[in-house]
Amino acid sequence: MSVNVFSYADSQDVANSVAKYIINVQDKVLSSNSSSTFKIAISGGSLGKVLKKGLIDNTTNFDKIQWEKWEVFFSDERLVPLHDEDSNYGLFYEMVLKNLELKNVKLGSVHTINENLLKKDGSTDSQIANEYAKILPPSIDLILLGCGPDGHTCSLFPNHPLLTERSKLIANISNSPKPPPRRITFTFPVLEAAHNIAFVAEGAGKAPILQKIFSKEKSGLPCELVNQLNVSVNWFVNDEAINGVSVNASKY
Ligand SMILES: O=C(O)[C@H](O)[C@@H](O)[C@H](O)[C@H](O)COP(=O)(O)O
Repeated sequence: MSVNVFSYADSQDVANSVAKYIINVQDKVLSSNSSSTFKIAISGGSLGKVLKKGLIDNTTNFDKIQWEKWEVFFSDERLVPLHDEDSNYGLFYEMVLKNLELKNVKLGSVHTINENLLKKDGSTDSQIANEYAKILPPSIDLILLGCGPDGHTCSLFPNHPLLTERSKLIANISNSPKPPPRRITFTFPVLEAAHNIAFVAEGAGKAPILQKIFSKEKSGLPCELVNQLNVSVNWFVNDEAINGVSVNASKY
C-alpha cells in the first residue's frame, strides 16, 4: 500500500499536521457504523511531546478530539512501574492524561500493562506480554510509531529474532539495546492488521537512518519492514530529518 512522507521546517507544524491526521482518522472511524471507539496505539520516545504540542496545547485541535471515545494501547512498553520515568504509560500520563484531568475531560480507556504482575527478576515478563495480547482488538485503527537512530520501531530492533515472530501478538524482550532492557512490544502480525500507521521522526540525527530506510536497496530494518506492509503508512518528519534523503515529501 501507500507510503507518504510529510515534512515541515518547524516542529510545531509537524505536531499540528500529526494532530490533523489523527483527527481525520478518528472522524472516519467514528462516523463509520462499525465502531463506537477509536483504537489508537502510542509509542514512547519523543512522540509524547509531539502529542502534547499538537493535541493539548493547540486548543482548536483539542476540541476536535472525541476523548471519551478513545481507546489507547501502547505499541511497546517498558517493564517498569507505570509511574516510573521510563514508562511509556507514564510519559503519556504526563503529556496528555494529566492535562485532561486538569480540564476535567475523561478519556475512554487506557490499556496499560498489569503492573501488579511485575517482578524484579523478570520471571513474569512473558505472562505480562500474554495478558496484554489478550486485550488487543483484532485490529487497531491507528498505530503511532517512532523510528530509532538504528531503525528500530516499537521494541523491534534490527536483526532481532522478533522481526519474524508470527505466533505471538505481544512479545517480551529482556535485552533491549535501548534502555531499559525489559520491555514488551507489538509484533509484526499486530502492525500488519492495523488500519493505519504513522511514524513521527524529527531531527538531523534521523537523516542517516532514514536514508537507509528509504533507499532502493533493502536494508531489512524494522521501519523499512513496516513501510512494506499492506497498510497505509504516513511519515511526519521535519526537514532536517530528511535532509539528503531521497524521498518526495509533501504537506499533509
Ligand atoms: O519505548 C520506546 O523506546 C519507543 O516506543 C521507541 O520505539 C521509540 O519510538 C523510538 O526509539 C524513537 O524514539 P524517539 O522518538 O525518541 O527518537
